Amino acid sequence: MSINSPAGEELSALIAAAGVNMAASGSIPAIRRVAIFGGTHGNELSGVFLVKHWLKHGGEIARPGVEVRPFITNPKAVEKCVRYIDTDLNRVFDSQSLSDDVGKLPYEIAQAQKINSLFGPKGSKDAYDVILDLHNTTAHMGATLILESSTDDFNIQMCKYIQKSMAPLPCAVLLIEQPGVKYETTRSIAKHPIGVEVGPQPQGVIRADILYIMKIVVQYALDFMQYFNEGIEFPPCSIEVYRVLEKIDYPRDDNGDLSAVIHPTLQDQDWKPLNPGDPMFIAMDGSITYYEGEETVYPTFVNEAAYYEKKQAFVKTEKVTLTAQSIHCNSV
Ligand SMILES: CC(=O)N[C@@H](CC(=O)O)C(=O)O
Ligand SMILES: [Zn+2]
Repeated sequence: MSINSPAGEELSALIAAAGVNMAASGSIPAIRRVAIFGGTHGNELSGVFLVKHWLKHGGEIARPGVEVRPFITNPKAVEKCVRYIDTDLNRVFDSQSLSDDVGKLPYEIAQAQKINSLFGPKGSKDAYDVILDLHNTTAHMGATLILESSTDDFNIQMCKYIQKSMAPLPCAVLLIEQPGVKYETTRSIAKHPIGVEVGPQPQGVIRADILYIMKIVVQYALDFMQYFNEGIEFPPCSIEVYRVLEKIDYPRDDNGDLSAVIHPTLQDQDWKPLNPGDPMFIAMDGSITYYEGEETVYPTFVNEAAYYEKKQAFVKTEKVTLTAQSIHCNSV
């Protein structure tokens, strides 16, 4: 060891010699390629508007040493201002759809394959480092970050940073890892996929307040990546997340038509406790469907317009804590 060696290096050599597992602190490659997706659903207009804006004003999202690429993922749906043309783009990034080559493919399957070749391939070392996929919801969720994995320290640290930066504005984190509820998203082709969901905003509408929240979430995310690339060490942290348990459908009649609607005491109460015995739905004759579970749960995506066809009135979540070890960039 040279006499000029910094104290830190000596210390780590000593710790390593003592057999302490230095790998407990995550050394992660620099973030070099980031995509910002808008228009995955063509009628969720904040992301469409922001991405179109950034395609013209790239300076606002430029970061040193990083390629930040804004991209409209479902241009035909954007043009028609609909969620999708043939099928929901945000459900078809499974290996089967991504490799399907028989006959004429539905528009979104062909589009998924194109996106996968530009920003993936999913699961490969060539995939983009981070994809931020911008969505709006008609539910009263405020700013929400959507995680697909409970063990991605980089993403957990990024969520922590965004939450701290947003305060006092709330920023919830939704974990959609649960088998059976998880779906194969557009962003899932990235090494670190993150959904940005902001509401309430009607489909086909842009609200300035919602637009502003989405814009600052993206900017804080980019700040985080820049600080990380500059070599800042993010200490171990924990975040509270809402983990999806199951989806709940509306009461329906024999034809499959709705026979009750979200109860007024549940409407707009995303992230608030739903306790055993609380009302969930109300029918035209005034009869109420109560929550009969045994545990308090935290509903979200309450009365999301796009989920009527998916037979989902809301999702039940539970609060859990995720932890991340300290992370730093290994290539500064
Ligand atoms: C309202 C909406 O589109 N939500 C998104 C959530 C997500 O991106 O995970 C979706 O269902 O694909
Ligand atoms: Zn969406």
